[in-house]
Parts: sequence; structure tokens; C-alpha cells
Amino acid sequence: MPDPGRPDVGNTAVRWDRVADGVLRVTLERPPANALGKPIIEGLAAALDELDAAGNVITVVTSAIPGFFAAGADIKHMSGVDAESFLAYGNELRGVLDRLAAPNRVTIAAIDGLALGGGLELAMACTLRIAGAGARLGLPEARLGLIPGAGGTQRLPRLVGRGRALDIMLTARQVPAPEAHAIGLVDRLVADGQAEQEALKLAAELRRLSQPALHAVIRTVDAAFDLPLSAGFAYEVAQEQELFESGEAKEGLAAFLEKRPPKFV
Ligand SMILES: CCCCCCCCCCCCC[C@H](O)CC(=O)SCCNC(=O)CCNC(=O)[C@H](O)C(C)(C)COP(=O)(O)OP(=O)(O)OC[C@H]1O[C@@H](n2cnc3c(N)ncnc32)[C@H](O)[C@@H]1OP(=O)(O)O
Repeated sequence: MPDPGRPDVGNTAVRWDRVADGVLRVTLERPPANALGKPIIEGLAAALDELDAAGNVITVVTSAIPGFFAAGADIKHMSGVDAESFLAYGNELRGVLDRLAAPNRVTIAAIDGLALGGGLELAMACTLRIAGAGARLGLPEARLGLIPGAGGTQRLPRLVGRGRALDIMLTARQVPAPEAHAIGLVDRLVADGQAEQEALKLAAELRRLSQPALHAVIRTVDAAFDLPLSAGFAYEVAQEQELFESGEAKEGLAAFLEKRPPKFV
């Protein structure tokens, strides 16, 4: 289990700490708006290295900046780099978000405040999103002559459907959390300012379940978007078979019959 820490003394933009057995909190803190420049990109990469080393942890990604989850890619930096650097940093950011989205981990974005552009793309790379009632989410890249370039055009339609995704990206508007919850962009809507607390509570609940089973659920649900139905059913069966032959199902079934909590990995 990783100790509380930071990537290195020089990087204060991302820190992580264990808040319960098997639950890790990754906190973004880069004033004034958690812009996703190098400090956060590199900090997230270091936090992911720790997560990979820790194995079965549930991760909550949260912010220590009042009013912001993250305001997107760093405009101040973007306006000063050439196309090659822009592409390179974009690849770095996309790479980190793709690692975050890996199906062998459960991540929960705790959103209070603004999650815009790359900040929302970061949240959409998480397994689940919990938002406080005052949060606002959007992909306003069109205001800058850009498009969401860190997975937003692919992940948003999968969450809310083509029409709503186009509405959000074409209008570049901020979606209030209650609307985001109603359309499926946010999975749980909580009182304003309570997203992190609720995310940590959910993380502790999920950690008591079989992590291989949770990872298989994520893999199988994600496969549904890429496979024809019959192939999706076959993939589901294969995942079920693999779990049934694992120690997890044997432990889960035995624990039920013995009326005791299961001891999962
Ligand atoms: C060397 C590293 C290079 C890193 C480059 C990035 C990687 C490359 C990316 C490629 C992949 C694309 C990924 C993504 O899809 C693209 C984007 O995310 S584009 C950005 C999208 N986000 C936005 O458009 C939001 C921009 N911000 C706003 O609209 C407003 O600031 C706000 C959030 C609505 C808040 O408005 P206000 O309350 O009026 O407050 P201010 O505007 O004064 O902002 C306060 C303060 O925060 C600074 N700030 C806000 N957003 C950003 C930002 N995205 N980047 C940098 N700084 C930001 C703002 O400048 C103010 O700072 P201050 O002036 O006080 O110093």
C-alpha cells in the first residue's frame, strides 16, 4: 500500500494518501484552477505508478482547490507552445487518462466546483462520478478553437448518448450537476461540497466486494460498446467462467452459506 506522498519534493500539484484499507485518495492542488499542465500530468502519472504497485485499491480523485475540480488543459501553457509540443503534451495527458481508465482499477471522481475541458475528460476517465449539487461540468473547447482532445469526444457520447454529447460540446456550455446527473454524466448527485466525503464512503463499500469481480464487470460493460450483442454475450460468459474458476467465487459462495463476510483479495 503506498504511503501518503507526492511524486517528488518539487511537485506539489498532486498528492495521495490512504484514507482506509484499500482506499486511496488522489488530490489535485494546483492553484488557481487545477489546470492540467505538466505538474498535474506528471503528478498523476506518479500517483498511477503507486496505484499500480498497490494492486487492489479503490481510488478517489478529488480537488483541494475551492470551486474547481479542474478547469481543463493549461491555457497559459498551451498558448505558448508550438504544435509539436502541444501534440506531445496532449499525448502525455491522454496517456495518463487512459491509464486512469484501465478496467483493472475502480476510480471515483469527486466533483465539487467546475470540471471543464480536460478536467471533465479526467473525470470521465474515472469509473464513476459523484458531484455536489453546485458543480458544473462542460467541454467548452470550441470557445478556444479546439475540440475535447483527451478522450471527451469518445467518452461523453458513451455516457450520455450522441445527441446530448453534441449539445454539450457544440454549445460549450456548463451543465449544472443536477442536469448532468439526469443525463448520466454524473452517477450520484450529493449535497454541494459533499462529493469527496460521499466518494470515500462509496469507495469503502466497493472495497469490501471482490475486486476481480468489479474489474470483470467494468471490462464486460466496456466491451458492450465495442462488440456485437452475440459476441458481448460470449465475452460475458467467458468472464463469468474465469471468475467461477477463481478463488474469489469459491470464497464468496462459501461465505454466503457459512453466513460470514467473505475474505476477498
Ligand atoms: C507545459 C505543459 C503544457 C500543457 C498543455 C496542456 C496539454 C495539451 C492538451 C491537449 C489535449 C486537449 C485536452 C483538453 O480537451 C483541452 C482543454 O481542456 S482546453 C481548456 C478547457 N477549459 C476551459 O476552456 C475553461 C477555461 N476557464 C474559464 O472559462 C474560466 O476561467 C472559468 C473556469 C469559467 C472561471 O472563470 P472565472 O471565475 O471568471 O475565473 P477566471 O477566468 O479569472 O479564472 C481564475 C484563474 O484560473 C485561471 N484558469 C482558469 N482556467 C484555466 C485553464 N484552463 N488553464 C489555465 N489557467 C486557467 C485563470 O487564468 C485565472 O488565473 P489568474 O488570472 O487569476 O492567474
